[in-house]
Amino acid sequence: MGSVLVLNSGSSSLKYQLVDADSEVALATGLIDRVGEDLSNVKHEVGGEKTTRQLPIPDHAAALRTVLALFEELGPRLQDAGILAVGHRVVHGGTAFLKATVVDEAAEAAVEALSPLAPLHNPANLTGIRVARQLLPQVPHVIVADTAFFTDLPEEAATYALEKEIAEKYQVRRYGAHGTSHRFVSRTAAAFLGRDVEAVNQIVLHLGNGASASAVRGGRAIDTSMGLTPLEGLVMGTRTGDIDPAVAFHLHRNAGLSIDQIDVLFNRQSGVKGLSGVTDMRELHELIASGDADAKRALGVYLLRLKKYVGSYHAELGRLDVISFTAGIGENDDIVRAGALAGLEGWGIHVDPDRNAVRGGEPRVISPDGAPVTVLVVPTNEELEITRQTLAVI
Ligand SMILES: Nc1ncnc2c1ncn2[C@@H]1O[C@H](COP(=O)(O)OP(=O)(O)O)[C@@H](O)[C@H]1O
Ligand SMILES: CC(=O)OP(=O)(O)O
Ligand SMILES: [Mg+2]
Repeated sequence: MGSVLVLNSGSSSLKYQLVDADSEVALATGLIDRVGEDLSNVKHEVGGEKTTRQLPIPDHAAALRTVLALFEELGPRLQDAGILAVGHRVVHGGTAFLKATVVDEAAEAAVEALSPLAPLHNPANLTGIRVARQLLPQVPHVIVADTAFFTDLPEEAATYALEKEIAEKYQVRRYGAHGTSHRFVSRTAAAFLGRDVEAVNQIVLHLGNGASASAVRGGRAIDTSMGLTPLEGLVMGTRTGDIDPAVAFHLHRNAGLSIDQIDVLFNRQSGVKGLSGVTDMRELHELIASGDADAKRALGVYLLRLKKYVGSYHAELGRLDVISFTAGIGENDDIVRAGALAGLEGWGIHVDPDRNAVRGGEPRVISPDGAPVTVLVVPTNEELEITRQTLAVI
């Protein structure tokens, strides 16, 4: 029938997949990680052939040019794959993209208008949309927003205790992010366990460079840690996560920092990087192994925040059946998985060290048999979820 090309710009990466519409098999996949650092890994896999190179990729526009150069090379093979549509991840969809939406000029303008609410993402998402529309003008382009899964959050979870008129006028509420992943992982977890998603209460921990937690009851999100923007919640690669908002007033008044400088400080210079000097969890573990005290403290702060969210979502859900770890850190880092849940055994939450040490790309159980809460590692596949939603709308 044909295929869907999906572009997913993360804060530290650009991922793409060309997915066969019938079989859902990825015909081509690629990942450019560590965007903005000295050297990025550029990995492509096309028809089983893998290539990996290390190149300096200063920003998302450069990442996209690298992918497009490959597409030019692949030209004839891309034609064979018969691209039916291009699916675009957009992180902040605000109230404009409550479900998958075909791109037109107004949609592009809406993505741009929402950029201040996802400064590390929407500008890159928009670049992707513009460049891809030029390259593939004949097919529909579809936006799937991270925020869409959280459109129906219960009012109490979506509402900040902020003066009502101001909040309404400026649409200040919890929008969440990573929703495409939370939706995919919660459904995949239920299917993997052979259970109906309607019957399961879950916590999903999406731990990548950006990180978020969600509480999902019967397939519906009832709370999530990201807020008006993807800054709130867990400690992230470069973001503070939860912080007393008065820190901003204090720094503005006493350190003379402007609002824009504080925005950059909270979004790009804080989190694991701000505490330790490195952004990547692998490097943080290396520093800890070398005896670095700041790195050790950074991991402690990261894990405590995670545990707080697990506890509060457990309380919100009442009964907890499943906890799933996903994304770059959640899928690969057994130290973080064990550390986040350590001490919660009294609540029926256990991690089996041998199972936790197993690596691999498939969903797997890491709790012991018979444990009251099933702990899983579930590889996310935002690109497949975007493919499904794109095909549904075209
Ligand atoms: N083997 C690994 N062990 C620990 N952390 C890893 C590993 N591989 C990747 N990561 C972490 O995953 C992060 C990237 O996750 P990913 O979900 O791809 O990020 P994003 O989509 O936010 O750009 C890296 O910054 C790194 O910290
Ligand atoms: C919303 C967000 O933080 O996304 P990512 O983790 O892909 O940067
Ligand atoms: Mg991501």
